[in-house]
This record gives sequence, structure tokens and C-alpha cells, in this order.
Amino acid sequence: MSQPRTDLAPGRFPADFTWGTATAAYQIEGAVREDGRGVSIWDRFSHTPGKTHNGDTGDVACDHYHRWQGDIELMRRLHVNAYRFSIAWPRILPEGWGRVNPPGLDFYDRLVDGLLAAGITPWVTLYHWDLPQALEDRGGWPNPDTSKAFAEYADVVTRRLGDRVKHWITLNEPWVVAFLGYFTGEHAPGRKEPESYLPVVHNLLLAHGLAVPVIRENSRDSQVGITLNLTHAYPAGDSAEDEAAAKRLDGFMNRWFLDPLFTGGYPRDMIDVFGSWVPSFDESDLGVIGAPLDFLGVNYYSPSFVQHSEGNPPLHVEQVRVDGEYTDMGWLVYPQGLYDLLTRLHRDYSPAAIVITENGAAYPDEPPVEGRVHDPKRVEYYASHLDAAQRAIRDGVPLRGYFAWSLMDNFEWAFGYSKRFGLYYVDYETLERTIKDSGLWYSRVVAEGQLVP
Ligand SMILES: N=[N+]=NCCCCNC(=O)[C@@H]1[C@H]2[C@H](O)[C@@H](O)[C@H](O)[C@@H](CO)[C@@H]12
Repeated sequence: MSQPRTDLAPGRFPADFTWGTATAAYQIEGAVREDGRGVSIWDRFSHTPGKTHNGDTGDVACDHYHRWQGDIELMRRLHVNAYRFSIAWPRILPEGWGRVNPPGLDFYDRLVDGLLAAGITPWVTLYHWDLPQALEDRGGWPNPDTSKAFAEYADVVTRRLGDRVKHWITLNEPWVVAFLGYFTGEHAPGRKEPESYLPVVHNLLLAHGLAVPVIRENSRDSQVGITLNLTHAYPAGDSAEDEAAAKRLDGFMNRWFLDPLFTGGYPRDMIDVFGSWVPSFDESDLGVIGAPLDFLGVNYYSPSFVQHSEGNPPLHVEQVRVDGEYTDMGWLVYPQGLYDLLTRLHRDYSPAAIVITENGAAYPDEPPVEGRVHDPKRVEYYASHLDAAQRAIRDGVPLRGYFAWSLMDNFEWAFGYSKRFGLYYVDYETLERTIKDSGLWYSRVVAEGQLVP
């Protein structure tokens, strides 16, 4: 059990803390038709009129595919000792399974070697939403064959990179993949099939569980985890009804994933709430899904305040907008939510380790003036959330690392290029990167291992 770190002065982080920054393939790479890359569901979705802001696509994005060496220099300037990125499944297996595309593997091989040469540890996310369209055409995540295809993809990648990459994240945010992709249709593949939601969640978790032993076999002595977007749920009022509503939202957003991963099965109270939506599956799936993990990746941006609702079946929950600061995404700035989430995870699930795999904020940054981008709100967001993380460590949470989202401004999914999360500003005309004040501040925090003014 992790012990309180009362030896740490306020604002100081452990000497062996992992300091990183994070991106994802479809959001930064571009080069979508280069070197044999296959089509992904985000290529198809972003090229479908009306699906993304301004019709933006990831065709070019930040052109990281051609600028990756310069981008490693950007990371060195931040003094980070780790970099979290995702591998584009369609570059590796253009049809999703079967035929391997060697130039796709070669790109990531060069990237990994470049990172290691720069003293930066690669943390690889295998799936960050860019499913090969060929698999979607065969049913997509509602089809359990996709789970098997994911395990095959994990095998191909970890055979090639597993000798040098020792930190693996199977999936990024299965809740977003399932709910936005197959329930609301806000994300690729844009399907609005409520009845598909829970089967998709199950098949994603199964894909994760099938991949874990494959990764361990091909990448000996590696650390394997999964990244979840976890939303700490607060009751908006002090009524028993609002408390119960918060418990249901917690069940929907958090426990439906955490329980099968860490406690052997889906939460009983939510099985009753979801009723006939709960898919039938082999009990043996739960043993696969519950494969032991070395860390839990947590993406935290903002919590939720909720009240009971007579409507909105079956959850009967209504989000409440509380007073406070909000980011350009309309997300409440609430660092205490990160502290409360981390201490709850430690108390209720006691993962071997926790890593904040994403935390950051979008603000409407102005273009550089004399080489500077002043983003004081983003500096404050990072400072307040890192303070919350440090307090959690002092109180005994086994928090081992932090990845700022994101290295640079990039394609923000359905919001296209209208939302800027980067520590570096990207001019999408010239693709020039300019460090923001938040990047300069973060580089000092990382270099000193503690919060700085
Ligand atoms: N309805 N609704 N939904 C709210 C859902 C919020 C969850 N979105 C995230 O956490 C995404 C995560 C993603 O990994 C990254 O690829 C995205 O760029 C960031 C920023 O958006 C975050």
C-alpha cells in the first residue's frame, strides 16, 4: 500500500516522477494517404459534411509525420522525460487485420529511436480512436471480431517495438469511443444506436484484456495499463435524491469501467439501472478483462455536479452548471475534483500505480506577438491541478506521473482546429510551432521537480 509522502515539501514532486506531454496520431500526424496508410473511421467521419467544425479534417493536422524530429526538439525544450503518443492502427494494418504495412511500422520505429536518443521515454497508446474503416465496414466495435483484431494489431506492434517501448496503454477512453461514437454519434463512426453502447463497451474492455498478455509476452518487463476518462461526480444539492443521482452518474461514467477492470465484474446497481441494455456475454470474458495491470491511466479535465431528474431515463440525472471559471470547451475549472478523484481511486480500487495520462485546458489563444503567446489562464489551470496532484501524493496516492495535454495545438475531434490545448501554439497556415508561456512555465516545473511561480 502506498505510503503518505509527508517528506515532500508543498509543491515538490518525487525525484523519480514521470513528467511528460501527450498527443494522439490522428490529431497531429497528417499524411493520411502516405506510405500505405489505410483509411480510419476518423478519415471517413471528418470528410462527411457537417460532422466537424468548419469541415476540418486530420488530413494535414500538424504534419507531425514529416516534422517528428523537430517535434522531439520541442519536447527537449520542455525538459520532459516521457512522451505519450498513439500509434495509428491503419498505418500498421491498413485493412485492420491480416496484411502488415512495413512503412507504417518503420515510422514508429524511427520515432521511438529518436525519443530514446533524446532521453525521452516513449509511452505508447495502441488505440486512440482511429479504427481502420475496413473493420467498421465489418460491424466495428459492436462486432466481437474487432476485439480479436485489436489483439492481433497489438501483437504486430509489440513484436516490433516491445524491445524498446516498455510503457503500454491499450485503449484511450473507452467511454468516449462507445458513448460519443455509437450512442450520440458526435464522434466517429457517428452511429446513433443506444442499444449498441454497452456491447461496444464490453468489446472494448475485452479487446483490452486480450491484448494485455500479448503485450507482456512480446515486451518483457514492460508496464501495461489502460487510460480512462474519469469524471468525479458531486451532488449539486444535499438531498438524498441528488446523492443517489451522483452515485448513478459515477456508475455510468466511472464504475462501469473500473469494476470489471479491478474488481472482477460490472457494478450490480448499474446492471439494475441499465436493465435489458446489458449484453449477454461469457462469464469467462470477465477473467480476460480483469487481467492485472501495472498502472491506471487517468484523463482528468473537469468534474460533474448533478441533480436528480424525473426525466433522462434510465439514469435520471441532470448536470448542473455551477459558478466558476470555465475553459473554452465549456468545462469547469475545478482542481479539487482531481484530488478527490485520485484519493477515491486509491481508496476504492487501490491500483498498483496511477498516472495522469492527460490534463490540460483549451483557451482561445491569440497568435504569437514577437515570438510570445501569453496564456495566463492555462498556466493557472496547470498550476492548480498540479498542486492538487501533489497534495494527493503527499496523502499517499501512488501517483507516478503526469502528462500535459497537449504538446501542441492539434485537431480537436469534432471541434476541428477551433480549440487550442497546446503548450506550443500551431499556426495552421505555416505549421510553425511557438512555445506559449504555459510551455515555458511547465519546462521550469519539470526541470525543478516542483511548482514554480
Ligand atoms: N459529451 N461529452 N463529453 C465530454 C467528454 C470529455 C472527454 N473528452 C476527453 O477527455 C478528451 C480526451 C482525448 O483523449 C483527447 O484526444 C482530446 O483531445 C482531449 C481534449 O478534448 C480529451
